[in-house]
Formats: sequence, structure tokens, C-alpha cells
Amino acid sequence: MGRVCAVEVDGISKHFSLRHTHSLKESVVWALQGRARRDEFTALHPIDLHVGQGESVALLGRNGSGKSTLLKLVAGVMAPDTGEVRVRGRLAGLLEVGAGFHPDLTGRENVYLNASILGVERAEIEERFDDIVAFADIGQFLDTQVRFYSSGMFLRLAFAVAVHTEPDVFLVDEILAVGDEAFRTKCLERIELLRVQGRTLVVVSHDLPLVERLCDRGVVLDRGHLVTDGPIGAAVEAVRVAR
Ligand SMILES: Nc1ncnc2c1ncn2[C@@H]1O[C@H](COP(=O)(O)OP(=O)(O)OP(=O)(O)O)[C@@H](O)[C@H]1O
Repeated sequence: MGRVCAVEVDGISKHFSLRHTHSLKESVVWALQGRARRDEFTALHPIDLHVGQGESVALLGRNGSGKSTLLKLVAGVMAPDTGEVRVRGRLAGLLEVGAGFHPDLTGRENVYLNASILGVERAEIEERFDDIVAFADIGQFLDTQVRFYSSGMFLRLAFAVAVHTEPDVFLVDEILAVGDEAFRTKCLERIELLRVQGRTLVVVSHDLPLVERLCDRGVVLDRGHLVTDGPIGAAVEAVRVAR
């Protein structure tokens, strides 16, 4: 019997319009010719991906292969053009530095805002507030508006909130790259703990040694197509060979 699916991606695809700037004359001529002013670009061709509860999966592939787009579709921050995504349980993640934070609010206020966006009740946030602040370790900046934060400070607070919401499914995009070494080590230990607790992990990264350590399965994308899906060692090897 297979394990319960935590993330089900069925036939999702995503197109983007690439807008180019044109002169007024060009636009008029093109309109008269009935020619489109936009180029359609397919970032993801229809993809199926089922991730079991407790699995940790790396999304790998070259720049522009569609990894972040796929992760955003799983997170629900973007809608697919076709297909469906289903996630079982509480979802949290780090997709973009600063996402889910309001620039005019302080770090302290944003902890409440961000956690409530992630679906955590106020009483639960209050219970975990001290742990979140201790993990973020940003000192007096907690009471500063986050518009004055460095990207590393943003990451510290966002990661601290995300891991303390006890997510069933945790999504991480390359984002650990902006943290300093000590914080990065702390985050990785925390991610490993989530994994040991049986949470589901989906990670986008170019750091092959890191994903070999963190993940048991690798999915390789190439120009919006899923080309390899298997044990992490084999997927990493496929990426190395293609370089
Ligand atoms: N909002 C958008 N509008 C137009 N094109 C987009 C948009 N978001 C992504 N794309 C395009 O879709 C393609 C896939 O982008 P995506 O960010 O998913 O790639 P990636 O595999 O994560 O790349 P990288 O390793 O560079 O982060 C790229 O060609 C990108 O330019």
C-alpha cells in the first residue's frame, strides 16, 4: 500500500505573457495587421507530481527550468492555467524574502500577521512567540519597521515564524542563500528535525550537496518538463551530467 499523498499535482501547466515595449507607431501597425503584441511563454508544461507524507523532495534543474514556478503553484500563491494542486495539512514555506510581511509594521507585529496568514490562531502564536523571537535572534530590530530590515534579517524572522507554525508541508526556495553561516546551520538543523518528525518537505535548490543531505527524492525539470524523478543520488547525478 502506498503512503498518503501530502502534495498532489495533476496536469498543472503555466504560461506567461512576455510583454515587450513598443513604439506607438509599431503598436498601431501591429494592431492593423492583427498581430499579437505579446509572446506567450510556457514556463511549465503539464506536470504530474505526487509527494507522499514524510517524503522530502528536491526540485532541481537549470536556471529558468520552472522550479520556482512549480513551488509557487504548490504554495497556492499563483494559479495554474490547467490542472489541479491539492495539499493535505498545514502548509508553510519560504518562497520569497519579505513575502507575507507588511513593510510598515514592526517585526513583532509581522510575527502575528505572518503566522495568521499561515493559518495559526492568535493564542497559539502567543504561546510560541518567545521561541520564534529567540530563534530569529534579531535583538532590538524586533520593534523596528521591517522596511528597514536587511534581507538576512527578513529571512531570520520569516524562517522562525514558518518553522514554529508546525507545518505538515514545508516549502523552501533557495532562500537560505541570504542567511549567514551560523543561521544557515541552525535552519538546516531545524529542517532536518521537521523531516525526522515526518513532515513533508519540498526544496528548490542548486546546492547539490545540500539536497543530497536533506532530501530522499529528486525531481529534475528541463524547460518546463519533468525529465527525471527518482532517488536523490540518481537525480543529482543526472543534473551533474547535464551541466
Ligand atoms: N511572472 C512571470 N512573468 C513572466 N515570466 C516568468 C514569470 N515568472 C517566471 N517566469 C519565467 O518562467 C521561467 C521559469 O522560471 P522559474 O523562476 O520557475 O525558473 P527556476 O527553475 O526557478 O529558475 P532559477 O534556477 O533561475 O531560479 C523563466 O524563463 C522565467 O523567466
